[in-house]
Amino acid sequence: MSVRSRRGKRGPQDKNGAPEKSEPVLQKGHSHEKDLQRVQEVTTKRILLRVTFIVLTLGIVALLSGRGDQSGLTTFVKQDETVQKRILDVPCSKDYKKYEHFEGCTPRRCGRGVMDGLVTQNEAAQLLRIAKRGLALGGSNGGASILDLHSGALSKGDSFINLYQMMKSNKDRSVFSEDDFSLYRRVKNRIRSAIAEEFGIQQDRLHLTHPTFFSRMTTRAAKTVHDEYWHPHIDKETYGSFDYTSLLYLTDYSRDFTGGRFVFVDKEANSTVEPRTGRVSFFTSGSENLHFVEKVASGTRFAITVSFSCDPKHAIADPHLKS
Ligand SMILES: O=C(O)CCC(=O)C(=O)O
Ligand SMILES: [Fe+2]
Repeated sequence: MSVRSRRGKRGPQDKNGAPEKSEPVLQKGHSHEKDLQRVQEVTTKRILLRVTFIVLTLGIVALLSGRGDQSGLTTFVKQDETVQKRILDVPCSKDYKKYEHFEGCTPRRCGRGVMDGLVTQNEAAQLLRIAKRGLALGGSNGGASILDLHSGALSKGDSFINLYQMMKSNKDRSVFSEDDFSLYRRVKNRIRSAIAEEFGIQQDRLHLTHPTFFSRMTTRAAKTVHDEYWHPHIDKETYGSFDYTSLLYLTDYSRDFTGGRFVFVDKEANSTVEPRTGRVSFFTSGSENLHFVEKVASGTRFAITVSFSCDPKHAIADPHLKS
């Protein structure tokens, strides 16, 4: 609105018809220029006030939404870096007190680690072929499918089938070879040694446990709770037997899929591990390592969850060719 148009308009009046004080008006005895100057000053002040208010409001909104992002995420390991070993010690949660203690195995030191050199690119590529071959025989209707080489559990539709039973009734033994199983065992043993060394425990007291499985995650909408991998969870509570969790990634974040980063939920700032082919991520399974996987936004993500227990009752045998 121009100064001129404001001048031409009468402001609010008191009961005598005199203008109220707050409105800039022409006063008798003032020169025309002075009146004009005053009206300009008041108008400028008002505009400045309004601009200041708008800027402050936008600033607060930006600050609040920005804080959400920042406290939201830091990166523990990026996809495009190669780490020989990155370890972060985290104080063990008090939960361990409520579980049975297994000397030489139950975590006394807790934390997380990532190693890129433990599994070769060739080994990861062969494991990916095994995962694809097995999962091709089933597959969830929703976005998450699993294949457990130990039990034979395989996602199919809205539930699971047993791949080994299916192979038996089809008299089909060609899906996996003894080489596949021996590679799986070798890689599992290497991961177990690395965990034992990092946490200062005895590897023969660390037992492979159920469930240990290949996973395939896609952008498909969830059809059952088994498809909802993005909820924050504590492995020790979700799976019961876990004391140490490890993950072996078979595809690359940002190349094979987007979204799908692994996220540790921490007080200060959440922290991500970006999947990279052959990358092993491991951590103690208590509430010091609350975590989730982001929803996959594009592409397909493959990984293996290899889990270990200190409790011999929860030990499972290595997978082998079923006869
Ligand atoms: O695949 C991952 O990165 C994590 C999966 C996971 O949290 C789990 O299997 O419990
Ligand atoms: Fe988990």
